[in-house]
Amino acid sequence: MTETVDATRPNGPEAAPPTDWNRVFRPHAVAVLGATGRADSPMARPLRWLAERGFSGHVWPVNPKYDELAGLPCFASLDAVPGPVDLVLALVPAAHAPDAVRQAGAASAAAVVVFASGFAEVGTDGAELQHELVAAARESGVRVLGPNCQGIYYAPTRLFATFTAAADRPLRGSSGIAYVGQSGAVGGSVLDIAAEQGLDLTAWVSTGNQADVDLTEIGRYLAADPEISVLAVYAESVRDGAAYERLAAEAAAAGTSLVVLRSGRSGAGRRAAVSHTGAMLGDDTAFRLVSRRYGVVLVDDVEELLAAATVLRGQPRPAGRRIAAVSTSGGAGILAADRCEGHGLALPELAPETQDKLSRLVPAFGALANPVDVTAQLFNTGERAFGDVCSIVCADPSVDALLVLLTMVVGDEAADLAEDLTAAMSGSGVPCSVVWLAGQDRTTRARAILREAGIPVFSSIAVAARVAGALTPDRMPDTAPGRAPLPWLPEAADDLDPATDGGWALLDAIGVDTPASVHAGTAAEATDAARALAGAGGTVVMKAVAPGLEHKTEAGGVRLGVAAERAAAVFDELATTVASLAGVLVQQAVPGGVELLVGASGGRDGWPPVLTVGLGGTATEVHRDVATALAPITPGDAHALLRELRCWPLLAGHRGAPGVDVDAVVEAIVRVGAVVARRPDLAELEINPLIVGPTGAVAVDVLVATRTP
Ligand SMILES: CC(=O)SCCNC(=O)CCNC(=O)[C@H](O)C(C)(C)COP(=O)(O)OP(=O)(O)OC[C@H]1O[C@@H](n2cnc3c(N)ncnc32)[C@H](O)[C@@H]1OP(=O)(O)O
Repeated sequence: MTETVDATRPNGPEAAPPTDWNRVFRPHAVAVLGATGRADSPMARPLRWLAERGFSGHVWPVNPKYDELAGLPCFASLDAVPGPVDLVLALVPAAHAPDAVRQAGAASAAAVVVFASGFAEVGTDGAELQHELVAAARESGVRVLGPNCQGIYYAPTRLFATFTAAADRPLRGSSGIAYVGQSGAVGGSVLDIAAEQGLDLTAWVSTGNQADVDLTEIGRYLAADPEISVLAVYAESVRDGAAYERLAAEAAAAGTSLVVLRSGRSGAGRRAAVSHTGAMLGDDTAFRLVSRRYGVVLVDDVEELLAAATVLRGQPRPAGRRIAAVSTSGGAGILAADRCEGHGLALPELAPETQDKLSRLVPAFGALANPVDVTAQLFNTGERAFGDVCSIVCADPSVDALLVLLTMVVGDEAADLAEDLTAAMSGSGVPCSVVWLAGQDRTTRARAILREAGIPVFSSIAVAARVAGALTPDRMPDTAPGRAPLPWLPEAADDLDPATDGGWALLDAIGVDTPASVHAGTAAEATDAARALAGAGGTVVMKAVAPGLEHKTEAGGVRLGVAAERAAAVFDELATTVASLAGVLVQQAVPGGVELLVGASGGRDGWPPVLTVGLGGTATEVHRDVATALAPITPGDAHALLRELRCWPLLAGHRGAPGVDVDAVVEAIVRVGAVVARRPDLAELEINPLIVGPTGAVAVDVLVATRTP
């Protein structure tokens, strides 16, 4: 089977007719076009499962070769079926799929699932066939799921409209967890592993090439479904930022937890960026920030996806980043502490009262502070001692989450411990995960007891720590849409061509301070400008202006401390150093201060724009001390963003040194964020450096890139 492809969609989803997804997930009648008589073929499964697994609607096999299939009357064509059809499963080869879609349209079906491979994922011819498929869908008014997909199952209606081998087992589908993803193969793994862990998925959808319907559209339906409490998503690409944001927002509003495993983050956009900001940010920065805005949990593999879903389904989310470790081994506790800290979690020392209570249970040679080492000896001190220890730890006000590390506790003892821990955690208000470092075969029952209670069990400390980190809400600044009124910006900022004057005019228009500057086209003009700007005995800065010159310092195009009498000579030097010199910007020298970067990348593909602040100057990419947020941003959030920087002490003042004018920096950040949010033609706007002193912040260099909106 080939990888799925997110092909370009002709007559895109925006042109799609309104869809009643209830007709797809709760259909009254399903037609199986190309139903096969080859019972051993995987393609025989959908019809068999629809016939045998309690689906209560009509099931109509369609294939001119047969009179009867799976004990059901079989029809020669779709127009021969004896009633309205909601959903068509097309099991025919790719070349027949557009016709299947037209037939489904004629039968007034809501949607067709096209299982066949052989479309955009196989090259140009396949891409053309895929275009034809979508064109057929638009003409016929039906929606297409796939092609190159493995279909749908929806347990509440016993709709097993899939051929995935992972569904070839008894499935109750009672977990409240739904999966939607492009890849049916990854989806099959999620389904199978979940079922093995006793978490039968309630809904499962593979969207394949997403020629028409994409995972955000299905996700939104499932997120609003009261049967679903957790939506697990596997996304190979999320091309439409607005559609993803809508899914995240609707899931959050419905109280459905969203966990996303995303692959295929390419560096292409990063390579294309002209600014320092663009070069430092990954392509997925906007995706991550939107996810954070709506509390989406981001994970890195299938095991994490399921573990996160397990916690979200049965336990509260941690309120903060403070975690306690309770271990039967000192070594495992220390490993856990290291890994947790590596994922941004803190292990606070437990309160003296907590430690005092623990000391009555934990042997003297254990540890009480955090990690808590109960030692193997604990199990001699009483039947419920382990659960009591965990309850005491969870009651400590400094604990947001609990990580339990168990070593060689196996067999009946393991099952008893699992019961004890489950009882202790229920109603504790603190989420718990377990790492069990013992053979699965000797802890099978214990693991099942914990998972049943919504407590995930890991075999790896590193993975458990990563999931704990992913589940922890990010407290970095974030501005939900509508909460950030755009600051007043002069109308000039809306009308001006952003590239005018290399971006300086735009900064003036949005009210960011810039040094007095004069453009000099000749050496003589440079001397005059320097005399006017330098003041008595002072100096100016001279900067080369040339087409495509983005990083002037690296190109030898910046001269600092130029006295007026040297301005002409420096002009001539710059003319020889910099190719195609179009003139020189003579600037008033700005007194030294902290050099910051304030940048913004405008939204692409429906993603909101991203603001970046950081330590600026020429070593920006060396320091990589940056913080990001979605634009626009409020002054409060801009302030919080600055506090995230490692260089924050330089701004706030440290070791007796006075701080700088943070409010002026905040003002500049808010204004840059506002203009980028308002101007879709602004691809990048970067001030570097913004020199900030005890009073005021001045943009000393600016870079602008535009694009056609
Ligand atoms: C990562 C992932 O997993 S995503 C990938 C998901 N998809 C896949 O893996 C599918 C890959 N396979 C394909 O694409 C194949 O083309 C399939 C499975 C769709 C069809 O392949 P085959 O079964 O070999 O095609 P075949 O020509 O035999 O047609 C299938 C049945 O439909 C019937 N049929 C064909 N055309 C029509 C039609 N227009 N109307 C009704 N029945 C039809 C055939 O008679 C046949 O039935 P039979 O098996 O009883 O003879």
